[in-house]
Amino acid sequence: MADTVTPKPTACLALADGTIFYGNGFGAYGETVAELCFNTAMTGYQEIMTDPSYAGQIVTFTFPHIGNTGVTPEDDETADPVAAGMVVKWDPTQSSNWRATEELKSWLTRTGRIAIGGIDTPRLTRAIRQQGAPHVALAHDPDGNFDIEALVAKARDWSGLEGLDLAKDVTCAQSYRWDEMRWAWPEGYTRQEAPKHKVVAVDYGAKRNILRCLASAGCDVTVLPATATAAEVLAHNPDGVFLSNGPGDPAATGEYAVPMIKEILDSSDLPMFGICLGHQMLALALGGKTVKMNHGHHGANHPVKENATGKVEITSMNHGFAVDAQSLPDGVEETHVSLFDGSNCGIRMKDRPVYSVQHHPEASPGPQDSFYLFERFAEAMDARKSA
Ligand SMILES: NC(=O)CC[C@H](N)C(=O)O
Repeated sequence: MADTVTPKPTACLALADGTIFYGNGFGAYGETVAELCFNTAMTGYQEIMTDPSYAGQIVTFTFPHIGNTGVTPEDDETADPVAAGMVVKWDPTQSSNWRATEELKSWLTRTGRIAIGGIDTPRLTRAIRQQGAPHVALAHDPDGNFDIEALVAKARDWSGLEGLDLAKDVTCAQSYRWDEMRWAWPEGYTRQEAPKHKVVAVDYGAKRNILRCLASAGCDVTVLPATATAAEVLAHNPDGVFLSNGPGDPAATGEYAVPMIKEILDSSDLPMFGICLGHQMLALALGGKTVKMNHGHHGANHPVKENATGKVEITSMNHGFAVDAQSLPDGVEETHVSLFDGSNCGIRMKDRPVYSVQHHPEASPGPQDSFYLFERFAEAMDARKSA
């Protein structure tokens, strides 16, 4: 039998502890350094890669069928992929999806993102769970030439996400209006007709589907950059303020975001709703603290219990920091907890319609159990207007 020639690996994942994974590169050539996480969702690799919250991270997909639905601009959570790279078990297959307009590999190449296939993702996921989210360097070279020592050193020398403010890097350059609602068969995306509530959404890395959910809940949405001042927010005379998801360390936004939130809380009685990074920054503004998790929660099947009702919702999660529930001051209560590890998933002020959640009620990808939180925001604005 002819000798089987094993093709030379064209990609390499180097962990800061010196562990090396070789695989088949795809997407852009080059190298990148980031924190490595894993996401267990079985769908939505495009929504995940384009979620601005993943800036500074490389995503390991535990589900092996990646690429099978191609990509379509309809599923972008922002203009292009923001995650630094992708790690998968099987090389992407030819897509089979009537909505696809491009193959995954060509999309990653065109948008400058590096990916590695043929990886033992169960082993890598166990390492992330046991040792914590590692700093890694990922390289893709057509000839398979790698300076392993240099890659390990780059991973080792990277300063990491703690203390890193990435929200200002992914926010919008200027304000804009949003009126597109959630996707529905057969008309797809449609525009809202008669919105009832004027909402200012502060963009710390907002996912488009969050804006669609606000629009579907009857909000007339104006999006402002992350560095907007309280005066700029209030100048829109909103009925409510929304704090978006986003990348990086919530405590690192202390220069602008947390003081702005505090000022709005101190100078108005407006309903306020935050998601993920917005949740963490609201907790900080109320006097709580945030902590870095061992490997975070990234997936689409996370059970969360709402304490007031005892109801369990299956949720989409993407976070590596969390609110320390023990640090919440009087007047602020924990509303939701993770049934995986008891970590905080929601808070509210006891005397005002100000609340936030750690999970992602907009799904994209994942379940839509938590859409009620957008409706609750609209009801709070209704109640304030009729009071
Ligand atoms: N999705 C998000 O908003 C993430 C929030 C924050 N960057 C974290 O990792 O916890």
